[in-house]
Amino acid sequence: MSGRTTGLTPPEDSKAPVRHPDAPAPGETLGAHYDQCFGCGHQPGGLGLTTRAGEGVSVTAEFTVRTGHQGAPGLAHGGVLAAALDETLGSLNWLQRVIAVTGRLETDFVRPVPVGAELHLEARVDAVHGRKIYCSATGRIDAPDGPVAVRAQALFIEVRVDHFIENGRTEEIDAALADPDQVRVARAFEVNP
Ligand SMILES: CCCCCCCCCCCC(=O)SCCNC(=O)CCNC(=O)[C@H](O)C(C)(C)COP(=O)(O)OP(=O)(O)OC[C@H]1O[C@@H](n2cnc3c(N)ncnc32)[C@H](O)[C@@H]1OP(=O)(O)O
Repeated sequence: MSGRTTGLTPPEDSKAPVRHPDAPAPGETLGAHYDQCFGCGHQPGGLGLTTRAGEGVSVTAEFTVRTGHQGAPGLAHGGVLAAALDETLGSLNWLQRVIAVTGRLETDFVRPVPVGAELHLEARVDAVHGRKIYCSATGRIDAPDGPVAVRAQALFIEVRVDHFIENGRTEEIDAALADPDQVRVARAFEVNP
């Protein structure tokens, strides 16, 4: 162990999250932040998650569990469900115009999710403490008020855009930066426009 705290409870002197004035309006679809993203991109094996801005610093998202998402026969793989939660939580950063990556993701698997089910996700930022963004998410089966299947609490850590440029593979970084659609470039790295 590194000795760092693994607590997901925001410190007492945390601040409330701030929605960026230019954040998409509630109900607006966020679209894919990066076409090659496993969560929200347009890849045959991906989740194809569709995310919409909610009120405050919150989002909703849906994805349909397909045959390629199975763990046990006929049931979604837990890692796929965790990825859906991670992606939904990650999209909260666009509403704050902050660049952040998942530091910790804790997931409760409450009930199995069958193939063919539509998972309805809801995520919000609960508090911010310096670079640390505390957030939580819930996934329900087949309807926004359906039975809870998964819950997550997460800690995202704010980073500089250099995090991706220094750590990502040059091929994909260069291609993303060369995109003439500057909003898409900004979103690929969740950069302040
Ligand atoms: C690819 C995306 C594309 C584009 C962006 C959008 C993509 C959305 C996709 C979904 C999101 C993802 O999957 S993102 C991909 C998955 N995640 C990653 O690849 C991140 C890999 N990890 C790292 O790069 C690093 O560990 C960081 C950046 C998270 C932290 O490193 P650092 O910048 O050096 O900061 P460090 O000093 O260690 O930590 C800062 C503070 O946070 C705390 N802290 C750090 N990690 C933890 C932790 N696990 N649990 C508790 N606390 C922690 C420290 O104690 C410290 O608290 P204190 O001392 O200040 O109190």
